Amino acid sequence: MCFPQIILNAFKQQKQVHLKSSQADLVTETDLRVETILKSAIRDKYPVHRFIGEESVAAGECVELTDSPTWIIDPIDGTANFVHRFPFVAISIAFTVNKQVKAPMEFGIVYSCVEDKLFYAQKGRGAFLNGEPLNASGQEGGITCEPDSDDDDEVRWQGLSGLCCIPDDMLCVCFSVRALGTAAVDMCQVATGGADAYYHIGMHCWDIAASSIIVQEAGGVVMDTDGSPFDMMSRRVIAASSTAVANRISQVIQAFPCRRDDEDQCRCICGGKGVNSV
Ligand SMILES: O=P(O)(O)OC(CO)CO
Ligand SMILES: [Mg+2]
Ligand SMILES: [Mg+2]
Repeated sequence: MCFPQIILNAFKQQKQVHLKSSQADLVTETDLRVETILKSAIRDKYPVHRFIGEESVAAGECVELTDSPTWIIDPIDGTANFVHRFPFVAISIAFTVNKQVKAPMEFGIVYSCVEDKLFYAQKGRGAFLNGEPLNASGQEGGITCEPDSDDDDEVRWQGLSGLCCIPDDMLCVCFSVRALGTAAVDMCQVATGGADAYYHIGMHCWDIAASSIIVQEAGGVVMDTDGSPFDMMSRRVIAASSTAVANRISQVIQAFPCRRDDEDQCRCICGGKGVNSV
C-alpha cells in the first residue's frame, strides 16, 4: 500500500495518540509508519543520503544539516487534524544539498492527502499544483497562520486566548485570517494566490522546508520574521505574495525568543506526556 493511502485509511479510524512536548504536539502510529516507509524507500535508492525527519528527531536523532544530500520529512503535517478528522493533513518532503540553510531547497513536495492535491516545486523550474502552474498573488489581504501550534503550552494559550492571533498593527496588511492546521498547506495557499501571506514563530524545519521553495517558485517570498533572509532552522518564517507584503509583516510582527532547530541538539522527547485514544 502506498503511504498516502495509509494516511487516508487511518484517517477515519480510532487512533492511539501520544503527546510529545505539548497538548498540540501529537504523534500516532501512522506518523511513525509513514516516516519509516519513506526513509526506507529513499535509503534503498540513495544509501548515503541523510535525513531530518520529525519523528526520528522526536525519538532522539540530531537535527544536523551537512553538505550531504538531505531529505527533510514531515510524515503528517497536521497530526492534530488527523487525530480529530479535520480534513487537512499533508506529507511534506524537501530535498537540499550543500547545507543550503538560506537558499531554496532543490525541490519540495507537499501532498494534501484528503484534498488529493500535490504541490511541488523544483529550483528554477516553477511551482505546480496537480500539474498546473502556481502563481502567488502579489497582493496583501488574506493571511494564514496557526495560533495554537507551539511546543510550549503557554505560547499556545497566548495565541488562542488572544482570539485572533493577528496583532493590531497587522490589520493594515490583513483583511482575513485562515488557519488550516498544517503549516505546509497554509504556506502552499500563498503559492496558489488563495492567501497572501503566512507567518509563524515556532514551526520546525520539517513543517516549512518543502513549502518554502513552493512559495518561492510560485513568485512569492520567504523571509525570517525579523526581515533577514529565510533560514529554515530559525523556526521563524514569513511567506508572502511579494517582498513588500513580507516587509510590512516583518515590521509589525511581535517577536519572542525561539530555540533554533539545529541548536543544542539532539532533542529527544522520549516517553512523551501521555497517551489517548481518539
Ligand atoms: O502536525 P505537525 O507535523 O506537528 O505540524 C503542525 C505544527 O505544529 C502543523 O503544521
Ligand atoms: Mg508538521
Ligand atoms: Mg508532523
